[in-house]
Amino acid sequence: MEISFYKYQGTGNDFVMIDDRSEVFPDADLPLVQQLCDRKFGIGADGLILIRNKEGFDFEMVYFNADGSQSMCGNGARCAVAFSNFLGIVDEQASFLAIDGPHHAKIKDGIISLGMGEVKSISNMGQDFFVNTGSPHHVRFVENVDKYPVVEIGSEIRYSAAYEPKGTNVNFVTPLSSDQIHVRTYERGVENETLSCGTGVTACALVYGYQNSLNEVSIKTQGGNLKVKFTAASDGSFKNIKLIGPAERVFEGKWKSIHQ
Ligand SMILES: N[C@@H](CCC[C@H](N)C(=O)O)C(=O)O
Repeated sequence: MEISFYKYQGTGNDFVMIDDRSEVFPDADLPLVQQLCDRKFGIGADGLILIRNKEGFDFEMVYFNADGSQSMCGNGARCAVAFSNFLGIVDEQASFLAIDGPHHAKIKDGIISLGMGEVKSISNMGQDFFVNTGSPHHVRFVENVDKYPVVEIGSEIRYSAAYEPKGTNVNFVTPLSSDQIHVRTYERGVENETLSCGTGVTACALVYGYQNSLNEVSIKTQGGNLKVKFTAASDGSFKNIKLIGPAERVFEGKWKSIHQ
């Protein structure tokens, strides 16, 4: 089998992107997804995204983590919107379906503003927090995230009894100014730190924004800068959430295994 693909990155969170409108990609073949995402034996990526047709929407985004598991991916969705624009499926606005429901996005000057699903609440987890932004996120504030053992502590929390059986993504946050935070994330399904996590920074921005009565938070990640805007309701829920930042096409290629 020969697979045409594009490689995209959104603040360093990178994806193998496949135009699968003809639905020929074997989406039940998880070893194939794992192989394509493998950084030593494949193309290499944090995740793989299929763009498919969907009635009532411009497209459907089918997202896989590098290990083949599925969830909502904020940076991947921003890349999927940029890819759909490149393919000529959408112009400056996009409506698409993802695993967590419908989304709307706008593109301007290479910046994707992605509408996220509503968030019902922020839960306390001892001194930390839990927020579901389409994917599950544990949020911990730390003094100096630059020096924090993200992988070691992140994997402990990810596999802790509180999050069995599905686990969680884990974010570590240090405030940089009144409206800016620095976030590093351990991602479930990649089982490592990624350079950025869109649903993760959204979760952190909601917690920080709620604590400080903000409706806009800037986020520094290891792979670049993002912004999250939102409206907090009096019942503790959040609406009109937008994840805003760049998404870039890096290269394209054809993959054909030389092994049987
Ligand atoms: N990188 C993503 C999150 C991908 C899903 C996550 N690893 C999970 O399994 O929940 C993002 O940008 O949101």
